[in-house]
Amino acid sequence: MPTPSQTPSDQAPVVVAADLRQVYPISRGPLRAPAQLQAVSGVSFTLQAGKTLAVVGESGCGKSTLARMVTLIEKPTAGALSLGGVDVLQSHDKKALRQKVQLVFQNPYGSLNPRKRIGQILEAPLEINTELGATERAERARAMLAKVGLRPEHYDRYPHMFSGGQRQRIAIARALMLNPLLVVADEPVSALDVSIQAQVLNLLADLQRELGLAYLFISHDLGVVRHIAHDVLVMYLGSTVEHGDKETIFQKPLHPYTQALLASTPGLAGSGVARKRIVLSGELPSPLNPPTGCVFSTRCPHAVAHCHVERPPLRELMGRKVACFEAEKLTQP
Ligand SMILES: Nc1ncnc2c1ncn2[C@@H]1O[C@H](COP(=O)(O)OP(=O)(O)OP(=O)(O)O)[C@@H](O)[C@H]1O
Repeated sequence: MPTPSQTPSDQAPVVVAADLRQVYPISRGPLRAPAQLQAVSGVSFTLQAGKTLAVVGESGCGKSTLARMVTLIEKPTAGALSLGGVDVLQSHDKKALRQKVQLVFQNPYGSLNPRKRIGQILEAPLEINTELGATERAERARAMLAKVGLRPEHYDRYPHMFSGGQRQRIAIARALMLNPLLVVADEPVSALDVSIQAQVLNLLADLQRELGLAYLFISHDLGVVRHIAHDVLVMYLGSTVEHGDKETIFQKPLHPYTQALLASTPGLAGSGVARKRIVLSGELPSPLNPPTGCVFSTRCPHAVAHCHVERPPLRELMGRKVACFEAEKLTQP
């Protein structure tokens, strides 16, 4: 947690991900070698304490795979990852590292054991990972209930007695029981009513301020991202196409895919985004057979000949990183 004299940006990043890749072998029958599915093809970012990086993109672009690598559920095929200054791939104490990063899932109905009382659910991580006695575990669970806006009597209740928003509060409380540095939230509000979404997002923001948490926030909903993110990383077919400060990207998206995503999100009209509607033709290509050249070239309304041949590097332009040969031209009126 940052001390009063330390701002989060003075500290070492909580996460440093460098060129992370995940390739899945896909069986093609007994006589053929497996095909290689490139789920994540070289994603890099850093994330500071107290900050939120939102990873956005349509279904199948590799967001959840990235989340599984960062939460140590899956080992990357290649690349480097450090958490709290520790090189994850070299570390021999994976158990200690796993405590530093916690996951909050999309579905608060499925992620809580229906047969356990809330107190037991919150205390389980302490029981497994610490030497604390029963009294202290219960004290910490009750304190955490209060922190996430639930009442002391909720300690003895079962998950089915709560609404969706309350269950997500419980899931967040459980994620925080071991004082993580990083919370990876995979679509944490998309199963909730819109009116409840704002309450849970506000809770996450309050907890971040209070505890100095870093969030990796996976979402396909740019309306939600606008409320919670500091930085945004836009993924398409396993690759980063644009990455930088949220305001910079929302005010003036440079990549045609980011422009299309923002233009198709209702309610962002006031954010300065050009409201010209960009309709993307065609489907997301298969990661088993990605396009040559730019990953977005098969659906890009601005693609020129060399976009189909060469992969554009992710480069600095106008205060963010963007992977598009034509980005300068697209910024001109
Ligand atoms: N274990 C796996 N084995 C094989 N392919 C996988 C595996 N996990 C994911 N994939 C494939 O990797 C690609 C990226 O999937 P991923 O779930 O990371 O995308 P996503 O952006 O999170 O999508 P969604 O929002 O639908 O979860 C997809 O083509 C998916 O089918």
